Amino acid sequence: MEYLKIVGQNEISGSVEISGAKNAALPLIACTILAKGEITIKNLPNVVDINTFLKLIDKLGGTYSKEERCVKIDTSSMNSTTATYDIVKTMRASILVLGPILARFGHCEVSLPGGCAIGQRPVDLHLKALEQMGAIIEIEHGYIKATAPNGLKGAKVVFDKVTVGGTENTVMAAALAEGTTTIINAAKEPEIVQLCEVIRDAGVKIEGIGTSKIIIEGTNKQLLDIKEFSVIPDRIEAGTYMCAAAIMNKKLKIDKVIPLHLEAVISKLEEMNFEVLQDETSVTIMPTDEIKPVNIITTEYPGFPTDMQAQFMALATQANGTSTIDERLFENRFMHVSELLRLGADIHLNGNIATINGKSGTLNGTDVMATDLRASSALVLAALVAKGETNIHRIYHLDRGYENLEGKLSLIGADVKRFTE
Ligand SMILES: CC(=O)N[C@H]1[C@@H](OP(=O)(O)OP(=O)(O)OC[C@H]2O[C@@H](n3ccc(=O)[nH]c3=O)[C@H](O)[C@@H]2O)O[C@H](CO)[C@@H](O)[C@@H]1O
Ligand SMILES: C=C(OP(=O)(O)O)C(=O)O
Repeated sequence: MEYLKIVGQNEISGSVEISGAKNAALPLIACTILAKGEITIKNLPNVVDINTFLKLIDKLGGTYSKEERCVKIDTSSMNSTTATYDIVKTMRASILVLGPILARFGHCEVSLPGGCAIGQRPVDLHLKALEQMGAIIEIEHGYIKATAPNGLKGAKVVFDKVTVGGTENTVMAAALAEGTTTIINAAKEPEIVQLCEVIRDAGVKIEGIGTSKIIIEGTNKQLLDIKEFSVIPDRIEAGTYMCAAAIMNKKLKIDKVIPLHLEAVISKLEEMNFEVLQDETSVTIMPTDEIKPVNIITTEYPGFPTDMQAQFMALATQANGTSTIDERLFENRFMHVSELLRLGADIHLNGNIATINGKSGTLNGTDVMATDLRASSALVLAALVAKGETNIHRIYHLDRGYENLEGKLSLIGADVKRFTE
């Protein structure tokens, strides 16, 4: 297994370029199932989850050819409607093929995505929405078996909870359904906006993009003519490098981003006393004379993202005072706490609230274990500022969602190397 060795307290400076967003690219690849011809997707992040999703497309009978950051996908030869356990177990986002396959073929079988390190993560809301659109769904032998013998019909779908994946599955299913679907309490994440825009640009009438009420007029199984597009920048990767600058208290430019997508993160960094300079496509973090503590509540976009919570916890260990983080989305997203404690952090957990007593210079390098994607990046950040050497094990989590992490960090001056144990 591979691990990262980071020698802490190296100066960092310069700028880092952000890749395409994993969480935008995954539903966008799923939406190629709705299309009739070859689609070119540009600015594709080079991360393991994307390769896994492409493998799934291949297993379903579609074809793809991938160059460095660009993929051409053609699902016209798709001849399977089953997403099997071997792929779904490695990536929960595989559930995103359910809506499009069901809408196109009238039936679909997807292995139930299992529990994962950040919480239970049920898919009941995805299933309920599809049932409201006429699907008959049964769970058998660990598989979701969905059929819609007479095709999916437009419906009013009211989500009990805001769900990113649930909204994406419903939008894709609605695009090929017969009639109009209205989604109430839809998620508003930029990744959903891009998915809706790509489908709209293929001729589907969609209103309310980026709002909590999305109205989609389905094509009644007419496949879409999806045009070439480029994946939006990864706001979570950007936020992670912004935290790298902040934890090292150094100036760093984060380039190729959409600052509007980073507002909640920028605002929390400002509360922590950092100046954040912005232009159209970059943000620059400036050093501060005192890192102030902060109180964070994770919530849906445009609020503070749960996917940035772990990184801010690492940063809060260096603040001058006590910070709190209230995790409201996932019941078990504090696995990084025990590992940060191993590095010397002073953190107390009470239910879904973490209290972090910060003080600069308190972390010391040691061996730690990555437990999920963002927990891993929090450990990387902590290791950058810790005294001495930190070995981060199980970095396959990191590789799911960070393109060339050690390369990008090395370019800005960090001492990060990958080894095999
Ligand atoms: C690939 C991708 O884009 N992943 C992101 C997506 O995950 P994902 O789409 O899985 O997250 P959701 O927005 O669906 O989950 C939000 C909350 O709703 C609950 N829920 C969800 C669906 C459901 O059927 N029933 C239910 O109870 C979840 O357990 C969670 O508590 O949004 C999360 C919240 O911003 C991010 O952390 C993930 O990085
Ligand atoms: C939790 C994440 O991803 P996923 O939903 O694919 O597990 C993430 O990107 O932080």
